[in-house]
Amino acid sequence: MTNTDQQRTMSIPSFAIGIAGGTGAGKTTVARTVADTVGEAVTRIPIDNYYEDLSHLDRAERADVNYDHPDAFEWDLLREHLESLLMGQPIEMPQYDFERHTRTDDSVRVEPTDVIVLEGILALHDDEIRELLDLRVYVMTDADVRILRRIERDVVERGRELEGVIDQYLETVKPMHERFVEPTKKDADVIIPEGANRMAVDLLVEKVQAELGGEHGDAVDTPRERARAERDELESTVSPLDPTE
Ligand SMILES: Nc1ncnc2c1ncn2[C@@H]1O[C@H](COP(=O)(O)OP(=O)(O)O)[C@@H](O)[C@H]1O
Ligand SMILES: Nc1ccn([C@@H]2O[C@H](COP(=O)(O)O)[C@@H](O)[C@H]2O)c(=O)n1
Repeated sequence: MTNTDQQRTMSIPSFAIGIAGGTGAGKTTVARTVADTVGEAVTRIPIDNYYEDLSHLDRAERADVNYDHPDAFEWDLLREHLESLLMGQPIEMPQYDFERHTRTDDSVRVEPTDVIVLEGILALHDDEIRELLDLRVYVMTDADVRILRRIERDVVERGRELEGVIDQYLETVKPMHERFVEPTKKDADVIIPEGANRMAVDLLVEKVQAELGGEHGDAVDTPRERARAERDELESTVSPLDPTE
């Protein structure tokens, strides 16, 4: 199928899902399972690929960066890419190397699809990005489970020393989680406990399949449009609570 064909037949804007949660919560596993189960209509965008390019710093300086603060990410580029994909345009997605703490020289061309899954610790942090999402998910897993998972992953897959992983966790990962990641839970439509829990993933898959089953292109009453209309209506009728009450 050519890109033009794809743009003509896919639904525009695509259905966008954001999956946030702490490190090791199971975000990637949930997103991957949904994508693998549903198939090629789903594209996964890990926000780790949008860490700022720090190739101008040397390795020791890069290792010292706080990667859990929102300032570590290139939000403008992520917004621009997400908007492009949702509007049926392909992007050149940067690639990230966790061992070297920097972007690689390569990028990957990503074609637009009906469903886009944005996944990362701060997937629900940015106001503008949150507005682009049709479904906001927060994966909630206890901190002790998450740090154990992270130690295993960072040492085995990311070439890190145990002591460094523990120091980083205590100095930046944990405080930034409490300050920036955990508060986004309140913005989620759905909270998934423990990561890739079977029932929750099945429900997500069902939801995505329902979206795909709706009319494409110029449809006027897909489940997504109904959900959006209901949310807009609710937001316009609910007045903010009076803080003095
Ligand atoms: N429900 C679960 N039960 C057991 N292990 C899980 C579960 N969900 C995820 N994991 C495991 O936890 C680890 C971290 O998951 P991952 O999806 O990489 O987390 P994140 O993307 O949030 O950092 C992986 O080894 C994954 O297989
Ligand atoms: N060079 C880097 C960049 C990021 N990290 C850590 O990755 C975590 C986010 O990825 P998850 O898959 O765990 O959600 C984040 O907590 C950063 O601390 C890093 O260690 N090094």
